[in-house]
Amino acid sequence: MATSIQLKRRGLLFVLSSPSGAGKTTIARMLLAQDEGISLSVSATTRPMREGEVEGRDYHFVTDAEFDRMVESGAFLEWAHVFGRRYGTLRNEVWKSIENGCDVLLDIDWQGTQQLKQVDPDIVRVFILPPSMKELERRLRARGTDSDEVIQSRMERAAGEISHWAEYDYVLVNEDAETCLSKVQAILDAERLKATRRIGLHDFVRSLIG
Ligand SMILES: Nc1nc2c(ncn2[C@@H]2O[C@H](COP(=O)(O)OP(=O)(O)O)[C@@H](O)[C@H]2O)c(=O)[nH]1
Ligand SMILES: Nc1ncnc2c1ncn2[C@@H]1O[C@H](COP(=O)(O)OP(=O)(O)O)[C@@H](O)[C@H]1O
Repeated sequence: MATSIQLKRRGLLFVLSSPSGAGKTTIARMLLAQDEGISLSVSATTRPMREGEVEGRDYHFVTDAEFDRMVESGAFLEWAHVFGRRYGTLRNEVWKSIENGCDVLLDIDWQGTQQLKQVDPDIVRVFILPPSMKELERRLRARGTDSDEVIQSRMERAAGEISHWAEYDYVLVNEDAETCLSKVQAILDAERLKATRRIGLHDFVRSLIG
């Protein structure tokens, strides 16, 4: 009885950001595979699908006109221009998870993180850094999904992205993916235990000490 009271809590919004290529998608997938209590908020984007990506799993791939309509109808919790394309967090994706009692993982950039912080000040923000800029470029090339031109533009944008590191609650260096993942999991586990998120804790304590 007491345990079920202590386990109840509000679902939390868990944001992962990084410069492109630092490994946030890799870490996010590993986290989703090992932690049943969190699900991914699948964003909508106007960027073309990459090889290996799946509609509805990685993104909802939409046209510019569709994106315009979604903006007008208030479908987005936040949206931003990134690399000349538009990306947005769908309100329904987030509420669907929260209603199911699940935490929500958001793979969004610093612009989206700033907007989301205005909507829900309780979000948890994690920034992932690469071990070096040389390794960042190596990873972008090794991924093999982007042309030289796109890689160049991602590298040019990386310093700008990284300059927002201090707006995050936690900053990790993704040197070894498993090590980085275990730190991300530790942050998530600790945030879940925060007293302010534990609905029913008040009543439980009152039942203990009156
Ligand atoms: N603001 C915002 N940024 C997003 C959203 N979805 C993805 N992004 C960001 O857009 C950037 C580009 O994503 P993507 O094209 O998948 O390339 P990646 O950086 O190599 O994973 C990344 O920084 C993502 O975090 C979203 O819904 N909102
Ligand atoms: N810790 C790591 N060490 C080496 N390579 C990594 C590491 N994390 C990710 N990668 C690789 O780097 C590339 C970019 O990772 P990805 O997760 O797509 O980055 P992002 O989502 O931040 O753009 C991928 O090929 C991925 O397999």
